[in-house]
Amino acid sequence: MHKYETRTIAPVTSVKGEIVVPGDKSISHRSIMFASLAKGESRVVGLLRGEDCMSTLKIFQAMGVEVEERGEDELIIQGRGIDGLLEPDDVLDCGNSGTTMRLMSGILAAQPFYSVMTGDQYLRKRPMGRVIDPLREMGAKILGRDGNKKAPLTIDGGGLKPAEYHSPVSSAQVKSALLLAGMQIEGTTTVYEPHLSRDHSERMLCYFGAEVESFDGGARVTGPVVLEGREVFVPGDISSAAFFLVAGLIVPDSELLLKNVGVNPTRSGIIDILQQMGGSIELLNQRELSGEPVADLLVKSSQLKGIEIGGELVPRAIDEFPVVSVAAAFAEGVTTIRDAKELRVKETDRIAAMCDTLGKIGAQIEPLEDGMRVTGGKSLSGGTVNSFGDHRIAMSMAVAALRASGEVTIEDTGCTSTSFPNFWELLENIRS
Ligand SMILES: O=C(O)C1=C[C@@H](OP(=O)(O)O)[C@@H](O)[C@H](O)C1
Ligand SMILES: C=C(OP(=O)(O)O)C(=O)O
Repeated sequence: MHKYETRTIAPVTSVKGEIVVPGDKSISHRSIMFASLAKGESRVVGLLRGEDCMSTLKIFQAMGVEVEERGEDELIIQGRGIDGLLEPDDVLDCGNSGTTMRLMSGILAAQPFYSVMTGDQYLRKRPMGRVIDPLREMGAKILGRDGNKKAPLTIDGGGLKPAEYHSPVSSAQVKSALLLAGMQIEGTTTVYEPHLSRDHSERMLCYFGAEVESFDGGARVTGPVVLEGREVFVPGDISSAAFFLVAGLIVPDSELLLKNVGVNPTRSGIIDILQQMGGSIELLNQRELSGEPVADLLVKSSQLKGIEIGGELVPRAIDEFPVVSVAAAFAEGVTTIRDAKELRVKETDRIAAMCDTLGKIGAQIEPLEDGMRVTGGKSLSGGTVNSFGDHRIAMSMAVAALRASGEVTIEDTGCTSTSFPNFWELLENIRS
């Protein structure tokens, strides 16, 4: 459970400098999971030490995986192989992390032992039926509270058969859960999704030596796979970089260089959205790191304009809509976000949360059933807002505060350690 803190952010005249954002959260989770399930030693460099990834790490340690922590962001993991995990002797705590709970459901459903997972007050409200239902179709003995819809979850692992599943949502957590169950058993498991969600599991499983096929409408694995220990370099998190991209665009006379950011096309929707809005963002020094594309991002202040966002762009920027709504508040004209109902089942209802918080300091923002409509150009005032305990709401409001006319006090900011432990320090460093 994060600490309760309150922070006050004063407006700035410009932001400048070079920033290295912490490691990608999705890739960090997967590096811990796959290194633990691999045979032999793995080295993970650039790991995000956010609370969500620490929840994943503690879960594998509770199943007998030995981990040596080297410095701030490096781990040496002694993998136990797919059939080497031990039955945990206590409840596994996923904290605030949906990724941990949903991906672990797939892993644990195929393990020949009993396990129980829970999480914090926010995670226990989030929908787990989306992984429980298809895993049960595969034969999993998995139960959850509220008619098998919510955590805590109990899993009596083993006895699975492969599946072909058409997911109604474009969710990498659902897709990954089924691939991680399917890869442990004999046969082929295929997951189809409406639009392609992030493909980090597919890429990293291939990097660890498995054969996983990724295609436009989903992914496929034939098990059982054998994973071999590897060296993984985790790129910077584009979802964390997004706050500084928007800060660099909306604050006048600004220029920021964000080094070493993951730009996987299934994650880079935020760059497309901000460029379509007229934002100046250049991708420099493009390269590949452990199977993932990476670049340095140069962002300069720009006059933004409102646009319409929906369809395949939505899963490619799913965690960035709180900060997109901030960019939209400083754009000329109207920005409409549609097809984004998923925002209602994140750590908070992010549509309601942004309408409340941004609206409180003067933005013209209205909720839609599946998104929001923001009319830009209204000047923002100082005031007091609440993050609702959601890291991305807290950081989005800190970015908005940089361009408000007075100080903005944000209540409940400790939650930022979920995904971005040094956010406030980096925000302080770019003020000028
Ligand atoms: O697989 C992942 O690492 C994630 C997938 C997304 O969730 P959904 O799969 O629910 O869309 C995203 O919102 C989350 O922050 C991380
Ligand atoms: C939704 C998020 O993560 P998770 O689903 O892993 O809790 C997020 O980081 O914005």
